[in-house]
Order: sequence, then structure tokens, then C-alpha cells
Amino acid sequence: MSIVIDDTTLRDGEQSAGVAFTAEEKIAIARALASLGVPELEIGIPSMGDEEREVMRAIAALRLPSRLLAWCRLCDMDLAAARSSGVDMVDLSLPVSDLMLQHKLGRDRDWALREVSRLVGEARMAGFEVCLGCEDASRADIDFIVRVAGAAQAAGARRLRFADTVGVMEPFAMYERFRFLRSRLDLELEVHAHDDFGLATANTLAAVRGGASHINTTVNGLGERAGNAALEECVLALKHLHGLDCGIDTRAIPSVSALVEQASGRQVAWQKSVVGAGVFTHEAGIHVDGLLKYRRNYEGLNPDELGRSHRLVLGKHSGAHMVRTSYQALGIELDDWQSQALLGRIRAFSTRTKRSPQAAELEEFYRQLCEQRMPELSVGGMA
Ligand SMILES: CC(=O)SCCNC(=O)CCNC(=O)[C@H](O)C(C)(C)COP(=O)(O)OP(=O)(O)OC[C@H]1O[C@@H](n2cnc3c(N)ncnc32)[C@H](O)[C@@H]1OP(=O)(O)O
Ligand SMILES: O=C(O)CCC(=O)C(=O)O
Repeated sequence: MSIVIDDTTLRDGEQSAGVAFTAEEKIAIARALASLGVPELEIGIPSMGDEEREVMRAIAALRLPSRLLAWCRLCDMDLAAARSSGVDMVDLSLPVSDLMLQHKLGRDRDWALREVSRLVGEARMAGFEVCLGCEDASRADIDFIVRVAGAAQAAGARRLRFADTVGVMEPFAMYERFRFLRSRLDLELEVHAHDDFGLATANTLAAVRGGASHINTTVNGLGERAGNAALEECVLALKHLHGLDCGIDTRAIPSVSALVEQASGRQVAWQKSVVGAGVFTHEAGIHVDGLLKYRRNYEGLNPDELGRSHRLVLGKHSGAHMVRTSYQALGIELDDWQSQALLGRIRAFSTRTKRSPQAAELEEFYRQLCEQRMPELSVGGMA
């Protein structure tokens, strides 16, 4: 079984407050995602205006091997705008919770069902493949979602997107919702998760376990508020934890992450899973000793898969093995006493400076230690 990634870095990712890609950046990101092997890209919102549509058309003109989607509200104006955006598929979005139907649109369920039938039908007549986007699905009556899906399918939709718009799902509930939908519906099912409680990737995996065929992701987890399910996390977690290959060139993930980091102006956290600068960096003595003996001792994810490698550093939590190994790399063989003495200096240095010592600093510690030890040695020698 393969899971289809529908990446929305260029739509929900760009909705992250303060993020605004230039046309060149959008095109570069689309190209990078396509060469990564991402089969579907949600590239923008046609109703935003001419400029947005022009960029969407420019991406379409690249003839990338990925299917392109446009995000539209379920309304005539957005569908009309999509016609000149160059995409093959539209996500027609409808809030499906009573809360949003009433308090955002001032409408009811009957109106929603009528509009689904009408606008999905029109979109199909216009030649689009259709995904019915169920906004706020997590707070909606699941039986109503089934009715909406039925209306959408009867009008020609091929897919239903279940959006956890405000990020309030947890994996067990997500699994149950998708299992239920899967048992009732014969449509492609897509999950769109937000990370408000840090569960977007977990919820995406749970949806897949429950029957989702498509997942909506963003590079670096960019997106509204706390962001969306991160592409890189979903790809690697699905592969290693669920045995599902999404057909992505994982070695190219770091460069795409860097591209989106730069274009979005949102720095990737040092400890961000998969793509953070520090996620293969080890300092703790027991871990480093274990890695040096056999790397799988402390390796959940093999950095080779991302074209990265383990990095061992010295610091407050180092042990003697790493001290000796680091000095060996400088051509200095330490005895046990020297290793311990230098470890004390390294700990003090790291606590004071909040960083690992560089080679020149290690050499200086060693020089100081030798100077300090000289008198002792000569005293010892006389004795
Ligand atoms: C959960 C999500 O991520 S949804 C995607 C949200 N993305 C964005 O909003 C980013 C881009 N948005 C925009 O450029 C603008 O908001 C536009 C062009 C879409 C609309 O702009 P405006 O017409 O000026 O309206 P504004 O944004 O202030 O208000 C939204 C309108 O859309 C309506 N609306 C919201 N969702 C839907 C929907 N799914 N279907 C139909 N109408 C909707 C609202 O009720 C409101 O209509 P009203 O003016 O009749 O009250
Ligand atoms: O309806 C959709 O397509 C999903 C929209 C969205 O981004 C969300 O609900 O978070």
C-alpha cells in the first residue's frame, strides 16, 4: 500500500503569519518538492487575485510530474478564479461543523449539502478533479460528514479531506474517525492535521492507520499557528514505524528544508525532528561511548538516509571515551588521569560558554594541564 502526499507548503505553509513567498520562491519550492518525488502539490488560493493566479500558472507551465491543486472556498467566486489558475484539481472547502456553519457562514446543514452538490458538479463540468475539503471536521458530527461525502461523491468528487482545523485531535480519536469514514465511504480520504498540541504527525499516522490514502503535509511543519504535519516527519515515520513508502527521495529532504527555511524566514529549530541541525549530534558520555562501539546502540533513524551523519561533541555531559577520542584526533594520546583532568576543564568551559570547545581550545587545555603537571612530575621524579 502506498500513501499519497499532497503537500501544502505553498498554501497552508504560506498562511503562517508573516510568511510571504515571492513568485521565484514559490516556483523554486514547487520544483524542489516535485524532484523530491512529492506526487501532489497544493500551490495556492486563486481567489487571492491575479498575482497569485499568475504564479500558479507559472508553476503549471513547468509541467512538473506532480498533480497541482488549488484551494478554494466552496463558492462560485473561488471556483471561477480557479479556472484561470492552471491546476488540475481543486480542493473545495466547506466548514462542516455546526459551530462554523452557524457562526462563520450563518448557514445550516441543508444549505451545505445543496452547495456541495451544486459546486462539486460545476467544478467537474469545468474539468477539475475535486477534493471536498471538510474544514473543522474534527469538531463536526461524523454522520453529517458522511452525508456531505455522499453528496460530494454523487456530484463527482474523488476525495474527502478531513481537516483538524484547530488542531484538537489526538491519535486514538483520529484513528477511530478514519476507521469509521473508511467503513462508510468509497472515496479517497485525506488527512490535514495541525500541530497545536504537538500531535500533527501522530494524528496523520493514526489517520493512515485508520484508512487515509492521502496526507496533507508541509515542509518543516510550516503553517497556520503551530503549523501542519511536517512532510519530513511523516515520510520517515510512515516508512520506519508503519512500513509504508511514500516514494520520496529522503536524501534531498535537507536541501528542501533549507530552501523553505530561507524563503519563509522561519528558522528551523535546532532540535526539530529529522531536519534540525542538532538531531544527530551527541554529547552524553554513555551515548557517545555506545555509538563509538556500535552506532545502532543509539540510532533510531539512520542519518545516512538524509545524507547526514552523526556528530559527536564534547560538553558538560561527556565521558572519558569521547575525551580520549577527541584528543586522538588531534594526535594526542591521553592516560586515564589526563582524560579525567581534561574532562573537568571541558565541563567548566561548556558551562561557562554554553558551547563545545574547539580544537584550539582543547590543545590549550592540554598545554595548561601539562604545565600544571610538570612540577608534580618532577616532585614525583625526585621521590
Ligand atoms: C482553515 C483554512 O486554512 S482556510 C484557508 C484560509 N486562507 C486564507 O484566508 C488566506 C487567503 N485569503 C484571502 O486572500 C482572503 O481571505 C480571500 C480572498 C479568500 C477572501 O477575502 P475577502 O472576500 O476579503 O473576505 P475575508 O477574508 O475578510 O472573509 C472571508 C469570507 O469568506 C467566507 N468564507 C470562509 N470560508 C468559506 C467557505 N469555506 N466557503 C464559503 N465562504 C467562506 C466568510 O464567511 C467571509 O465571508 P463574508 O464576507 O460573507 O462574511
Ligand atoms: O478545507 C480544507 O481544505 C482544509 C483547510 C485548512 O487548511 C484547515 O482546515 O486547516
